[in-house]
Amino acid sequence: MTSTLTRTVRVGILGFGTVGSGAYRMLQDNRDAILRRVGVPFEVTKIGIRDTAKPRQLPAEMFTTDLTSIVDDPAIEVVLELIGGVDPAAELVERALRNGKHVVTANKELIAKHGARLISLAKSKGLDLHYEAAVGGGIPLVQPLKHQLAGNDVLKMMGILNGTTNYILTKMQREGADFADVLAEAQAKGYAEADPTNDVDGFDTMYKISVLASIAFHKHLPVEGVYREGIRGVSLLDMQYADALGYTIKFLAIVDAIAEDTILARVHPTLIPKTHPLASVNDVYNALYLHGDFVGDLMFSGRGAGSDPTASAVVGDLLDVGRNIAGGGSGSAIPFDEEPLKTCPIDDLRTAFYLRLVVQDRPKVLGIIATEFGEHDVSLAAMEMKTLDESRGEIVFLTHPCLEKNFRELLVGLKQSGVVEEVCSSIRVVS
Ligand SMILES: NC(=O)C1=CN([C@@H]2O[C@H](COP(=O)(O)OP(=O)(O)OC[C@H]3O[C@@H](n4cnc5c(N)ncnc54)[C@H](OP(=O)(O)O)[C@@H]3O)[C@@H](O)[C@H]2O)C=CC1
Ligand SMILES: N[C@@H](CC=O)C(=O)O
Repeated sequence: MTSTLTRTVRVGILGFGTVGSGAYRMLQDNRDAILRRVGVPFEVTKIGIRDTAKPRQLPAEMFTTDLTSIVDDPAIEVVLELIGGVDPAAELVERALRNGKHVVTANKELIAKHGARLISLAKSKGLDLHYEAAVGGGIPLVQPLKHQLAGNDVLKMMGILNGTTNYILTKMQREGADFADVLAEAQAKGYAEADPTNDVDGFDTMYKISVLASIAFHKHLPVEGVYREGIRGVSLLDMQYADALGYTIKFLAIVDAIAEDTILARVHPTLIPKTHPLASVNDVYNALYLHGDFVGDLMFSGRGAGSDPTASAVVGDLLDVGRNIAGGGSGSAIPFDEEPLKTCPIDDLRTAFYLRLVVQDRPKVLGIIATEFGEHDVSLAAMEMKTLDESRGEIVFLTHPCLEKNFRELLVGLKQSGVVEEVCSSIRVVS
């Protein structure tokens, strides 16, 4: 039964961009339904921003550029941290907690880098620190991993965790769109980070997989333990070759359990078969595929970025805080230890590869290339060739699974072979 709170829970919002304004709008639009369902009246009393010249559709007295005044305000019980980045977010969140306020954040970088410490602080003070919106936008991932799936040994996680890059790759694949144009579109839609290199170069995905793997494997996965490559090297030509071979290119975060407390975590563009469930996750949608020893295969999907879906996750967390305030809840559970997980280097990975080369078009070239493959213990699964001009050809290979280290050495060998003009691209393949 819903317990009704007779007083109003006062909320301060740090940040009024895509997510902050969305959360505010949802609280206003669904105010009556929220009160009916949760029994807690929420009121946003102050909003922290940086630029007072930006037009806002709320009275000017709601806003302040002095964010410390919000986290120090004794009337505010809950702070929504929606500014992003570590500085000044970490200091503000810590100060809010030390001042006895519950915190909800959408900040994956903050949780990936300082989550263990801040969650412990919240727990020690009997406060909530929630961060569902930090990963997967509107998809509930943090709570299911923390609760419903916590009894499983997770053996594998594979996710499309960045809306901006999935939007870019989808538009390139479907429409042959130009990378820079689609990135600008994703920015206009509010999907991209304040600095979109965070999306394109994989930092955002790295933070998110750090958060998810820390919860799934019960120890902190430091971001330094995640191998990372971005999507800048993915070309339309590679997408076309991948398509002809029965694959699509997705930007994946992958974690494999290697042994007790040891994982291999990586973020990079990946060829996946068109029949794989992640292959049909398009546009701004995100998805997490997971295999647990008891639950088996599981996949979550939904909109991974944008104002409305992210607001849904932030407000969901806020309602949880409200329920805890109303019902005298126990505060944050600690979902992972500060002690780091052990991680394997990418060199130890066994994976198949897609490889595109420009080679000299003359006798014995294929033999020389085949010898290099053999010498590095890399075997071929498929090959396509095309003449480029009278002296050069393009060859695309799919390898069988091999050791990453051997494949890297093969690339060096090919470059030194005298017959390879350019190693154009190499992309890992999952089956
Ligand atoms: N956009 C999305 O789809 C999603 C974003 N997130 C996360 O949510 C958080 C917010 O993202 P988003 O809303 O997109 O970001 P925006 O850039 O749209 O908004 C950021 C807001 O924070 C304010 N701000 C930033 N730095 C400061 C500062 N130093 N002092 C005062 N105010 C500041 C900005 O002020 P001003 O308005 O004056 O510029 C702005 O209102 C990030 O952690 C992001 O990773 C999570 C899931 C999805
Ligand atoms: N920039 C991020 C926003 C959500 O986390 C993305 O594109 O996924």
